[in-house]
Amino acid sequence: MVTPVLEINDLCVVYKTPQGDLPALDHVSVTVHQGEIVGVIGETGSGKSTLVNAILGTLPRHQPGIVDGTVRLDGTDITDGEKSARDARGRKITLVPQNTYSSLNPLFRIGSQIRDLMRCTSPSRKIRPFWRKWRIRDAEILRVLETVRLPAGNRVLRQYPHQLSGGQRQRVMLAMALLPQPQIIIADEPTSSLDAATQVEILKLFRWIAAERNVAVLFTTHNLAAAWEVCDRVIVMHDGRIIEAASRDRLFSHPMHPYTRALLASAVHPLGQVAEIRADFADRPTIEHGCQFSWRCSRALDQCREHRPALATRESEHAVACYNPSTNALSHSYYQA
Ligand SMILES: Nc1ncnc2c1ncn2[C@@H]1O[C@H](COP(=O)(O)OP(=O)(O)OP(=O)(O)O)[C@@H](O)[C@H]1O
Repeated sequence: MVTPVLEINDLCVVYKTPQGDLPALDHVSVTVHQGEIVGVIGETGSGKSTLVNAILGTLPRHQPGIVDGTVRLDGTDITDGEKSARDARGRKITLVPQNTYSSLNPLFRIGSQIRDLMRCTSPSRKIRPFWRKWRIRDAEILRVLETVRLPAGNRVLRQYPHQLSGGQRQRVMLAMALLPQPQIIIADEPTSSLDAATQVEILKLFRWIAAERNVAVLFTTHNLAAAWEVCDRVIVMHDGRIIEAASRDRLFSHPMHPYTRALLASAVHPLGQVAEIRADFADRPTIEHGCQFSWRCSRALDQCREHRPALATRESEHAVACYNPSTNALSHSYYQA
C-alpha cells in the first residue's frame, strides 16, 4: 500500500483556558496522499486552525498543545520534538496562508522576499558549500511564477506587495509555497479574502498544481463552494472532532450527518443562512458525554445526549459520527457532479 504523504492519527490538542482545559482537537485522524486535495470544512471554532498549527508545529507555547496522537510526514513522526517539525516546515510542508498582506513584508520587493526564502529553504541548499555565496537562480523563480500564471515575472519581482492585486499576491504566496518543492501544501483558507472570480481562478490553479506536480494539498475552508471546486475528499469538523468524511461527490450528494446536511441546505437558502442550525451559542448547554451537536440537532435521540458517537464507516469510504444519520440523497443541491 502507498504510504500517505501526511498521516495524522488520533491527534488530541488541548488549550488551557480560564474555564478549564479545552480539547480543541479530539482524536482527529486524517490522511492525504500524493496529488490529492483533502478539504477540511467547519464553522468558526471547529478546530481548523488548530489542526493546521499542530501539523506545522506552530501551536502556541506555554499550552499543553499536542497531548496524544501522531503527525507523520512521509512516514516520519514530526511531533516527537521541535527539530523534526522545524526541518520539515517550509521545506517538505509549506503553507499558503489566508492573509497575503500580513504574510508579505510591505517594505520589500517581491523579488527580495522570494530570494530570501530560497536562501533558507531551497531544496538544493545542502549540496552547496557553506562558504560560497548563494547563487539564487532567478530562472527557477521565474519558472514557478509562470506555473502560477504570473507571466510578467521580472516585473512582479521588482514590485512591492501593495502594487499587486489580491489574486496576484495569492499567486506569489503559492509560488513561494511551491519553490521548496514540498511534498504537501497546507492551504489555510487561501481564497477567503478574494472576490468570487479570482477565487475560482486560484482554486483551479490548486487543482492543476496538485495534478501536474503531484503535490498533496490539505485545504481548510468554511466555504462549501470552494471545497466543492477543489477537493477530492472532504472532512467535516465540528467542535474539534471529525463528524463526517467522504469523497467530495459522495459528501455533497449524500451527506449523512445532520450538521453537514444543514450546512449544504444553507447553500440553497436564498439568504445563504444555515437554515436548520441554532446558532444561539449564549444558551449552549454544557455537554459532557453526548454529541456536541445534539442541542441543536433536529434528529437527536436520547442516546445522542448521553454518549458521544464515534466516527464509523457506513458506506465505502464514507464515515460519520452519528447515531441517527440520514441515508437518502440531498433533494436540492447546487453541487452536481
Ligand atoms: N490560544 C488559544 N487558547 C485558548 N483557546 C484557543 C486558542 N486558540 C484557539 N482556541 C480555541 O480552540 C477552539 C478551536 O479554535 P480554532 O481557531 O482552531 O478554530 P477554527 O475552526 O480555525 O476557527 P476560525 O475559522 O474562526 O479560525 C476554539 O474554541 C477556540 O476558541
